[in-house]
Amino acid sequence: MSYVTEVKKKIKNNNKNETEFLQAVDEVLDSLHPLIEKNENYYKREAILERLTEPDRQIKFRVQWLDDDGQVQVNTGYRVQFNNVLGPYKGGLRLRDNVNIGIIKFLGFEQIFKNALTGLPIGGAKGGSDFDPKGKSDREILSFCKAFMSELYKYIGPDIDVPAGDIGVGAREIGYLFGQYKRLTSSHQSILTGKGLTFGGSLARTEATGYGLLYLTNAMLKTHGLSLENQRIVISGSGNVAIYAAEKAQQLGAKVIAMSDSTGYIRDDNGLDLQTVKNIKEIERGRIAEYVITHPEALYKEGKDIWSIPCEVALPCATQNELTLVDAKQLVSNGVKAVAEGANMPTTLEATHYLQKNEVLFAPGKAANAGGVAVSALEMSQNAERMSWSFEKVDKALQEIMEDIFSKISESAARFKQYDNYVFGANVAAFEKVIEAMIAQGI
Ligand SMILES: NC(=O)C1=CN([C@@H]2O[C@H](COP(=O)(O)OP(=O)(O)OC[C@H]3O[C@@H](n4cnc5c(N)ncnc54)[C@H](O)[C@@H]3O)[C@@H](O)[C@H]2O)C=CC1
Ligand SMILES: O=C(O)CCC(=O)C(=O)O
Repeated sequence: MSYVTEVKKKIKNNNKNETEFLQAVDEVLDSLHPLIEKNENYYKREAILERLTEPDRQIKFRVQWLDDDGQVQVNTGYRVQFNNVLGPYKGGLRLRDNVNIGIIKFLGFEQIFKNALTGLPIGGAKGGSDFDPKGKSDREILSFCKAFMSELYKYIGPDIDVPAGDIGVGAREIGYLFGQYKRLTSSHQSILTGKGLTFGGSLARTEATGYGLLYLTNAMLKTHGLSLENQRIVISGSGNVAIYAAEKAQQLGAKVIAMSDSTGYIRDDNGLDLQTVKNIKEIERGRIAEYVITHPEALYKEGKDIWSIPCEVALPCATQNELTLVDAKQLVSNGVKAVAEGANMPTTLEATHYLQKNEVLFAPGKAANAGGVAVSALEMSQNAERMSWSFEKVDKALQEIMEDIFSKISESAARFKQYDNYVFGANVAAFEKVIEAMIAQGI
């Protein structure tokens, strides 16, 4: 039995029912096979794969808060500090009813590789809770955030672990979490990123993941003699990543023809009005269906078949496993040229393989959506030097980082003659960096 197969078996056995974590590990280990094979005895003796797939620690805690009716509510909180060989643990917090340890572990595992690709000194972590912010009042969100931070603050610090946002955690929640940390510790430290601009946040962090996705997609298209100009783009989701991906896509001359939320999608082949989407999602916190009230020329459809809409570029920006093999087949038969992941692991393994086999350019999330965490690291730098950089300076750095990530992943793929296999390229480039640091630091 090969070392990779042996480790996969062990991980499956030790992490039963953690479906998403096992999927993320399979994707990485399967793709690293050609590299590991070359020096199998060495990797095995150093137990490299076991050390990479077992988190440094998993923290699980009770979150007790009061709802508007005076009822005590209890949720489970998590922080998985996966690997800090490159720098302090770094990664977002997710608030959603389906959050469990398997989801947080998959996100933390992906984060190690993503953060390595940014070239910045940050390790991998992720956290969150099964608390669902949907339908909660502002006071209930505050109550939950205070309770969550009252436990989490023991485990974080500017040089230890610096959380940020993810699904369900935006500027409002980061503000409430930060306020509680400050109340508990009396110290104004860089323990979270994505902060408000008045208390240490970075310009362009809000836009960073979406803009970064488009910078990388653009670089990938250019390498293949293609451009975003006049291309039809379909984007799933209408949250932070999706909205700013749409904004940059429009700035680069593309036409965003569809966006969605968890209930359905809107479509307008002449191009969507992004300001209306922003008003609905960022201000009113409403449903995407409301778009057609002011835009009757657009269509609203309930359900998840957004990928049946013909387009040249598909950007899944909502959640994990939202683009399945059926969707991939539809996209290919409609002539899609590129798929770039704004979300974490939105494409199933089968769908990824199908797209790659059919010569669709495919950029994996750990490379394509790294812009958010990269600008978070720049926020940490600004906090450390007690400075605020201009929007232009941060945006320029973001663009350079994303173009550099694309060069790294294509060069790594080419080195193993796996030309244009950006999944392989991303895994190898990140793996080599993390392993070198891990070995250098001993056991
Ligand atoms: N916010 C960030 O900086 C980063 C986020 N990501 C990833 O991007 C994805 C989206 O995150 P955010 O935009 O921050 O979250 P968000 O909470 O701002 O937005 C999530 C959006 O997805 C929609 N959604 C959820 N389930 C859906 C489904 N099954 N079908 C269609 N739409 C659905 C929601 O309605 C919402 O519009 C997640 O996978 C997250 O892990 C990745 C890198 C950085
Ligand atoms: O900005 C950060 O630290 C985390 C972003 C994140 O959670 C992600 O890249 O998935």
